[in-house]
Amino acid sequence: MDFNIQDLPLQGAKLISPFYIQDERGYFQKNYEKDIFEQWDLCTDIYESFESSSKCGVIRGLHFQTLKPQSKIVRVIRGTVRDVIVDLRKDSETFGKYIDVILSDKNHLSLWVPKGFAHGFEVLSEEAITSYICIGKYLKSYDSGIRWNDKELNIKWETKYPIVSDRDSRLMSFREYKENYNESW
Ligand SMILES: Cc1cn([C@H]2C[C@H](O)[C@@H](COP(=O)(O)OP(=O)(O)O[C@H]3O[C@@H](C)C(=O)[C@@H](O)[C@H]3O)O2)c(=O)[nH]c1=O
Repeated sequence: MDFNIQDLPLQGAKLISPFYIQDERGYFQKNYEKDIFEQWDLCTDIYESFESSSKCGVIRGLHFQTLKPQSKIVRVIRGTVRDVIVDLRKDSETFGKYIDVILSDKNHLSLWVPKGFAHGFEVLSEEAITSYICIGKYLKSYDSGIRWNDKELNIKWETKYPIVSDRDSRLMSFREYKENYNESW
């Protein structure tokens, strides 16, 4: 079974093209195979999996966990999102840089979001269902993030007037992150 896994410009992040075939019945897609992920040095100690549905114009994020950070495999079951990850590793050459990737039910791609990254997305279709496989346990009191519209990060969102949760609109700035957090990822 063929997976295609490629490195992205931020070290550790990967774009995954899963095994996908269509026939007269519909499609078959395999998103995860332990051996293949391990061959790529992707830790496969999966702890939880969940999904969310979002309306057009929703922005979620940019989230990360301060203690015992999670790695995540993110994909879109329905619709289209622009997915964004930001490098929060202070010792990284690309600290503070971001990349964006279109994930959709047409391209079937998954994004490997390593520990040490903040993650978020904007919804470009009428609805989007986003699916996550998480390596590491969700710890509610350490669930944190950086504001989607942080001036310094300067992420180019397509959505002009996004729908954002109260929590997300009160997240810290990148500057506050730099001043207050010394995570070793
Ligand atoms: C993320 C998460 C949330 N929850 C709870 C907390 C809250 O009551 C409810 C909804 O949580 P949120 O509003 O944080 O959901 P949401 O804004 O969709 O959070 C997600 O955003 C994207 C960008 C990610 O990267 C995910 O890892 C996750 O942080 O679900 C869990 O129980 N387990 C989880 O793993």
